[in-house]
Amino acid sequence: MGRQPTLYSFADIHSDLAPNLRKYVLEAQNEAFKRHGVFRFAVSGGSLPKTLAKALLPPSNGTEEDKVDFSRWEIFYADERCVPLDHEDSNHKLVQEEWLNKIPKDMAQPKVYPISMDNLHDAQETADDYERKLVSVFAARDSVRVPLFDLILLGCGPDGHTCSLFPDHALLREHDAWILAITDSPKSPAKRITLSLPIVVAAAKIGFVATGGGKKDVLKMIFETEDGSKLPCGLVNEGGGEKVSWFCDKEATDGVSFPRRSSLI
Ligand SMILES: O=C1O[C@H](COP(=O)(O)O)[C@@H](O)[C@H](O)[C@H]1O
Repeated sequence: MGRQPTLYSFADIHSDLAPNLRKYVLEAQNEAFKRHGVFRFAVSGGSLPKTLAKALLPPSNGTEEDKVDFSRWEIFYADERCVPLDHEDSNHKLVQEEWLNKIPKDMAQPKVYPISMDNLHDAQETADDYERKLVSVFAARDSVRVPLFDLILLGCGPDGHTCSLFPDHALLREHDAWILAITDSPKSPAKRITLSLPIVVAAAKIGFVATGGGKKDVLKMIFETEDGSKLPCGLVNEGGGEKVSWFCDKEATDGVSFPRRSSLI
């Protein structure tokens, strides 16, 4: 079958998954630099930022391919919770604490576009405001009709949600808006902002990071069942096809019979 995602299963996060994730992200960076000189990257919250930091904070091995050039990175959020940006539930706060604040100060820093929470109580206005931000950043450069991220890194909740797109939610059928507001999230907090599914699957590359035994049942469902293919993560697999790569550890893929790979390196 064509258009299949790639499922990687690594023995260990620190010494195996993280260096492979680094290679994947830097390949996406280098391809993006060749395409248009900048790297537009959308990041999620949850368990991902910690693993991403393990991948990207170690020093370069000195080769051209392994060079991280943050001066040309533009970082966006795949989703955010409607809380102040310094609240403990904020994805931006998490990404800052786990990763961004640890980038050595003598290195060039990336340009970060948090989802502004100035209008905290109006989730729709907050979503519209971020969409306007994306229009100004992306359309100004490319005159594109949709923002084409070079890479989006996603998490996978134990219920199969990704970004703040939840199973069976009406927002999964939204095809026009780039950025959506959800006010009835089944996972707290109820008010959240998220990329829409069409924007996620339009990205040049889409990577999932799912680790730990708590993810194995949902991974089995996503990769092996019809119902799983309708979960938000399954819909990203279906829409993104071969552009999608899953970075998992052996605990998360335990019992999954979908063909697995163990290295990009
Ligand atoms: O609520 C969220 O959960 C998902 C999945 O998180 P994980 O801890 O199970 O990896 C995350 O990707 C998303 O950004 C976050 O808002």
